[in-house]
Amino acid sequence: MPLFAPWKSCCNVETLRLQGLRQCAGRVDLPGSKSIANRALLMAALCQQGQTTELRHMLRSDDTARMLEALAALGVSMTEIDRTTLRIKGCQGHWPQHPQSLYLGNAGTAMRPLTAVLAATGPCPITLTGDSRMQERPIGDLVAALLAGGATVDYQGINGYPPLTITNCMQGGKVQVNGSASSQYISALLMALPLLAQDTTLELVGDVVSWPYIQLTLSMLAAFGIVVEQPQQQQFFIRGGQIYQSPQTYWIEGDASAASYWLAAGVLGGGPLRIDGIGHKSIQGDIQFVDYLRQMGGQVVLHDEYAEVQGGELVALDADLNAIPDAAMTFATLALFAQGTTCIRNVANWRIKETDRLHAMATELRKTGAQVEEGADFICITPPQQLQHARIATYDDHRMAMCFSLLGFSDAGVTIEDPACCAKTYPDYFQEFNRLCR
Ligand SMILES: O=C(O)C1=C[C@@H](OP(=O)(O)O)[C@@H](O)[C@H](O)C1
Ligand SMILES: C=C(OP(=O)(O)O)C(=O)O
Repeated sequence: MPLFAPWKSCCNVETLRLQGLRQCAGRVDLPGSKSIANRALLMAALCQQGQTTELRHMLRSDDTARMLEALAALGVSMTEIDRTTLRIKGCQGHWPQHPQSLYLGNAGTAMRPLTAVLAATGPCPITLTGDSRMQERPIGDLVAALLAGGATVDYQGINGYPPLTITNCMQGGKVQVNGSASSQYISALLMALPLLAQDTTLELVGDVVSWPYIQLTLSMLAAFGIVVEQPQQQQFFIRGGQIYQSPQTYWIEGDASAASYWLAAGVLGGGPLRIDGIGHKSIQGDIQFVDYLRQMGGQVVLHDEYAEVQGGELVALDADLNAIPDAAMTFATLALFAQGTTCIRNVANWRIKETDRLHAMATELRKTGAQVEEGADFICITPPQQLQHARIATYDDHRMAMCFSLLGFSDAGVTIEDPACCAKTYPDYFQEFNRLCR
């Protein structure tokens, strides 16, 4: 079926050596945002029966493929107009097919929202599972909220982790959710609760992480006609019986987390590099990367829908980057080119993402000769006098591969293992890198 035809993997090589790059200039068109794409796919599928949504600038990557496959298994009608334009027919949660299980790889933006939405709509029973890493990524706080709302959910392996089976739907009422491990649990509930017959008061407990992703969810829900009230900072009121309304066409803006690699490469390579797809108007929190990059000395001009980057002499950054956990990783490798010690703070949940990112980052950065302190929720990096060539393990983590590409701007260079893992969110990353940076 052409919809799920495999794309060319980013590079059919086991390792990639990058060294002595001096320039990164030209123009790059960002792929669609992973976070927006997977939300848009699900929301379009939930739209009123018979309504069609045309999603434009769709990201084609592993994570969106997992969402597309799940929706196809549920019987959602989808037409590929071209590689980045899809038409999705709404079925209002009355899924035409009843698969026994869904495989969601390592896509948090598929696993968490689908768990909540299917616990609201059925069909039951249904089992949601993922790859081996997904089975180590906690989902217990979300499931606890679903149970409190009246659902029946059973773990098939370890308590608190996928795979899980939903056997009875939730009703709503008063629900608490702990948001200190992942904001995706809250986003998932916000997408699911309007589908219930009953109204729900959703109370957030714990120190909620990654707030801008919740705002992103609220902004997209509004675009799809869903009303969410927020009487207090940590409380939402969601009226039941709402029906998603198609905006007819929905443009998926460029991926702001992916933009961080180009913004950083543009600074290291002196630019001028124009990055199309994000700007002032972005609804993604990771656009804040630009502010921190400027604090480090990077020269960036943000326009409405694109960014332009030149060089800059970099100084260290010390910041709480809880709001931008994905783009924050880029500062860990950029730190190797900055004067002083860079500290990235309040990122404990790096440990439960594609890999334990605090440990992986610390381990790989040390290979360059950097002095690295790994704390429970922070990492501090002091670059060495002279960077050493490093062979970097990437832990099946797309961001590890993309972050370490920046080491190509050092004389010592870098060898990146399994660069193809970038296909989780950016299959073309290294082709584009090769085109722009020399
Ligand atoms: O809602 C989202 O789209 C995301 C939220 C963040 O996760 P956490 O809330 O778990 O930090 C982020 O790291 C992830 O890549 C995407
Ligand atoms: C944490 C990430 O992914 P996920 O959506 O699977 O949580 C990420 O893309 O950095």
